[in-house]
Amino acid sequence: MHQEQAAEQERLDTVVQKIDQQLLEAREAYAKAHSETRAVESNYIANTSINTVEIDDAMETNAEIQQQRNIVARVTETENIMAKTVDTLTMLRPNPYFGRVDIVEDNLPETLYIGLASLQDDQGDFLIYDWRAPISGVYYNGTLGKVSYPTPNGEQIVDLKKKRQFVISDAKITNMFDTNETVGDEMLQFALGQQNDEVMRNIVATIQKEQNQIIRDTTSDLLVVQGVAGSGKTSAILQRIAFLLFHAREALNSDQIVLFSPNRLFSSYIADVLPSLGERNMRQVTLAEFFSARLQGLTVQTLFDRYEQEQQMIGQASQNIREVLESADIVKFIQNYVDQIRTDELHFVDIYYEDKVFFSAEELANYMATLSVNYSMRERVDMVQKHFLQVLTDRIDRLQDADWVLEELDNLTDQEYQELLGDEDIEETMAAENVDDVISLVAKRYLTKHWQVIDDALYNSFFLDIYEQYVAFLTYMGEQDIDHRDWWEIKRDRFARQLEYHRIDLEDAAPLLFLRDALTGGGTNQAMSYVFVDEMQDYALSQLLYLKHAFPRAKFTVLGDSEQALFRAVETPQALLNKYAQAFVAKRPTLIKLNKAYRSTQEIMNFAKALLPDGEDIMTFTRHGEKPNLIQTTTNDVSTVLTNEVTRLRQKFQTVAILTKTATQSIKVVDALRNYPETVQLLHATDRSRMANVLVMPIYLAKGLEFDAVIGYDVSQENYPDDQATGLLYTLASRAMHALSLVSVGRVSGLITRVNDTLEK
Ligand SMILES: Nc1ncnc2c1ncn2[C@@H]1O[C@H](COP(=O)(O)OP(=O)(O)OP(=O)(O)O)[C@@H](O)[C@H]1O
Repeated sequence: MHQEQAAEQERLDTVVQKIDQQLLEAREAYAKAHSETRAVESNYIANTSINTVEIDDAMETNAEIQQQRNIVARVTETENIMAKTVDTLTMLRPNPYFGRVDIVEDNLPETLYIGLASLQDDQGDFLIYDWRAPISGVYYNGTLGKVSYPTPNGEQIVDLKKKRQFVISDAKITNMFDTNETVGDEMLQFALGQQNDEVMRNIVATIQKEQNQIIRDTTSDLLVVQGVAGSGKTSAILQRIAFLLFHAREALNSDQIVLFSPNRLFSSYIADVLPSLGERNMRQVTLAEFFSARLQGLTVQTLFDRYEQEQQMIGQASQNIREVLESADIVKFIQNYVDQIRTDELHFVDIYYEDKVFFSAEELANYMATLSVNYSMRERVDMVQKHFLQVLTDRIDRLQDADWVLEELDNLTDQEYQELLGDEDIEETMAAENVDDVISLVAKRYLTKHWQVIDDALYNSFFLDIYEQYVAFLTYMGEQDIDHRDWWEIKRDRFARQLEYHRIDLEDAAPLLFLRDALTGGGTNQAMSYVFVDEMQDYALSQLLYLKHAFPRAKFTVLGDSEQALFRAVETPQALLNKYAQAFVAKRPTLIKLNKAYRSTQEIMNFAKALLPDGEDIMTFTRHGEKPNLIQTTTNDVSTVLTNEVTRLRQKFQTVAILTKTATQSIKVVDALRNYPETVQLLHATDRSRMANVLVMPIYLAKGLEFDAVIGYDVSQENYPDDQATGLLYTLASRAMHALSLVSVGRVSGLITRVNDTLEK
């Protein structure tokens, strides 16, 4: 192997030389393109400052500006391409590839090297294949022998003779292994044994077979991934996004992909993965942010707020009503409601312009009353919208020569005037017989711009008072459900009260938006191609269905772990899967289960598994560490115990996180650690990054994250009294990569004592 390593190093040196040479050329080309862009741009700026007072001058300037803009766009594109090439080569240089496969295809032997991006020599031969290329699939999927990979003409079979993995650092091979497995264990041991970074790393060198299935799926319209804690779900979807971007370069860009993530901390935790693969990040949003954006001006309760507010207990009535509002049936209930609303039951609001009523609710309602009830409610709302848009256009036409408008035009700066004239209408302006026509045109544009807000309000059907309508809907639900009428009334009153503070409960967001969209026909984004939902177990079915409705053309990848349910009771994976497949009415649904946990040591996972009713199904990657450490203490001693435990763990590990059940307990822990010498960072739901090595946060904020060592704070019977808390404890334990300690103030929770044998004696 020694000689072989020398030979491989020699080959690597040649590749690195090639990279250096291409890098030199690319940098030169980039510098040239860059200075060309600057020259064109400064020329463009000089030209746009031409006198624009006289109409004729303005027209000439417009034609030139357009031409200049095109030139700027072209040179900028060349510059961007060169910049990307420089970036890719720079990324490849220290670590050009991580894998090699020797294959025999149609009797021809071939050796391929696989890395983060493709590299070709001057003859066009591939020195490195991109890990996402079809042929690279054999590296991830096949054991030695006959394997296949997709080609435009169907599956191609090849004979896989050798599979080799490299650990390369700074262009030197530090280790290499030949393996028959998908991706050998040595490499994975090496990757998983490392200490935690603040940000997630890409896993392309060691993607496992089942993960590869998720990454390379291009056919499913609904891909549901149920994966145990630490099985690489998040990793797999990020590599999947990189894969999709590579394969649909022309048709797909990162703006057409959105990831619903659990919180902002998580967003920044994963933010480096795609850039490390040479790709731009997709959009990221939390569910509450998405809903708040759609309900302008309102704050939608987050899951965390709800959880904190309900620590005391939630009443049975509220619980039952919530179940209805969050069920798939809500879509049907809303449609039934909309189908039976009478004209006079529709709630309108005034449309204002600068503090004055522009269109009154009354005039909108009056117009509505003239429309035949043979049209559906949706059609009539549409007709109201069209009618008032026309009224607005007529008003603009009528007023374009009004004195006050001309006066306001006189007060415009040259630049504002120029902007109104625009540059796409040069011909139209030139054809104008006299200056008056040009002024009328500018006046019309001025008014249109002025009243754009009215246009937008009409366009978005803001003339409907959807909040009042939702109140009416809740009343209607009470009438349908006579036995629980008082429950619905409580809900209705709470909604109205919350609204006064511009807040709504999370459970109302999806039904409210469904109601609005049912009345207006809006709310859909046709441009989104892929929607990813991480931590699916935290979403109610009505919320997932709303996402489906909002992104009708998107393919969905929904992933999570039914057993990490912090906010609901644990459901069996199968039940969850069946529910989604049915509700999404998917044409090509695929379910993938990931049962192997990679994050934590076997000792930590043995404890975590034992907590679950069917935990024995979870397989663990064999990597050893200490058994979890349980410490029982008292209120008086807890400060010393925590300080000592953090000190002990910090001697061995980079990051130590103390995870609590609630935000209030986190504050207590920070106080208890006041004598600990290092910085202790308390994290909140609004935080975007972690700075310290010792972190304190409630478990729900640690969703999706991982730490070298975790201390579970207060695993007492009082804090974790019953089976409802299983999901919490399981999530807590599975955040730890190398070490786990549990601190109980008073009697230890029965959930833990019953799995005593998995703990350190
Ligand atoms: N194939 C792999 N190669 C190397 N590391 C991997 C691989 N798969 C997973 N890991 C590592 O395991 C850890 C867990 O992965 P990830 O966070 O993607 O799992 P998850 O299923 O989303 O976890 P959870 O549901 O618990 O949040 C990460 O550190 C990740 O880098």
